[in-house]
Amino acid sequence: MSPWPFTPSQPRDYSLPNASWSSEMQRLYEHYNNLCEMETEGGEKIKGAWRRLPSYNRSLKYATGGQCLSKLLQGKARIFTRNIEEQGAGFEYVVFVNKQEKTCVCVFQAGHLLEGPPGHVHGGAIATIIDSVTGTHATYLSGPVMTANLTVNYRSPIPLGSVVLVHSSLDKTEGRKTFLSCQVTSTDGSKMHTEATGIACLCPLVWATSWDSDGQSSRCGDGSSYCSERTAEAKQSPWAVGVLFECILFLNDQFSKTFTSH
Ligand SMILES: CCCCC/C=C\C/C=C\C/C=C\C/C=C\CCCC(=O)SCCNC(=O)CCNC(=O)[C@H](O)C(C)(C)COP(=O)(O)OP(=O)(O)OC[C@H]1O[C@@H](n2cnc3c(N)ncnc32)[C@H](O)[C@@H]1OP(=O)(O)O
Repeated sequence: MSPWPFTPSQPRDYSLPNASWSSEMQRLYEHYNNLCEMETEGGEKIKGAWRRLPSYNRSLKYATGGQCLSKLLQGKARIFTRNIEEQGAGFEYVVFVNKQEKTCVCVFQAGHLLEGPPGHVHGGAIATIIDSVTGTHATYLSGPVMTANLTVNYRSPIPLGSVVLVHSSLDKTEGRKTFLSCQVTSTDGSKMHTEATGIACLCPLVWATSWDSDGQSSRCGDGSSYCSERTAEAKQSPWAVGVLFECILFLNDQFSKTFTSH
C-alpha cells in the first residue's frame, strides 16, 4: 500500500466492450471504432474523422488536480449513468464524435434496471442518455456546460435490452449557448424512437475566463479553438478549474449542511 493517500490510480474506462454487450452493440462499436483510425495506401495508420470519447464514473476525479480533492470531498459522488455496478443492468453506452462534421453518435444498450412501461425503457432514462450525449457533445464543442433546456418528444417506445443510436448535431452557437438537436433511432435508422432539442450553457466561470491574451475570445462555438480539445476528457481540464469546482462543491455542501441542521 502506498504511504501517500492521493496516489493516482488508473481510471477505468466504462465505454469499452464488456461481457454484457450484445453482438449488435459490439458490431456498432467496432464500426465506429474503425472510423477512428484509417490506413493509407502505404499501410500507415492515420487518425480518422471519428474519435471515441472515454467515459469514467466520476466527474472530477480524473481531472488534473481533481483526483486529490475528490477523494476528500466527493467520496460517494458518481456520474448518474455510470453508477450501477452490474454490467449490462443500466446504461451501457459509448460515444463517438466527428470533429469536422460537429456531430456525435452514441451506441446505447438499455439494461433491465431502466424499465418504464413493461418491457420498455423509462422516459426519464431516455432523457438521461440524451442529456448525457448532448452534454458531452456540447462540452466537446464549447467547454464545460450545464444543460439549460431539454425538450423531448417520444415517438416510439424502446424495448429493454435493445441497442439504439443516439445522434447529436450542432444547430448553432450564440454567445454562451450551444443549441443541439438529438434523435434516437433504431440501429438501421428505420425507426425514430425519440427526438429532442437542447440548449447547453457554458459555465459562467469558463465564459468569464475564455479570453486570449490578445483580447480575442477563445470560446469555441465553432469547435476549433482550444477548449474543444481540452474539455471532452476531464483528464485534460486545467488543474485550477478542477480545484475551483471542487471547492465550490465543498462550500455548497457545507452551506447545505448548515441550513438543514437548524
Ligand atoms: C458545478 C459545475 C459543474 C460543471 C460541469 C463541468 C464540466 C462538465 C464536464 C464534462 C461533461 C461531460 C459529460 C456531460 C455529461 C452529462 C451532462 C449532464 C448535464 C446536466 O445534467 S446539467 C444539470 C441540469 N442543469 C442544471 O442544473 C442547470 C441549472 N441552471 C443554471 O445553472 C443556470 O440557469 C444556467 C447556468 C444554465 C444559466 O444561468 P446563468 O446565470 O449562468 O446565465 P443566464 O441566466 O444569464 O443565461 C445565460 C443565457 O442562457 C439563456 N438561458 C438560460 N436558461 C435558459 C433556458 N432554460 N432556456 C433557454 N435559454 C436559457 C439566457 O436567456 C441567456 O441567454 P443570453 O445570453 O442570450 O441572454
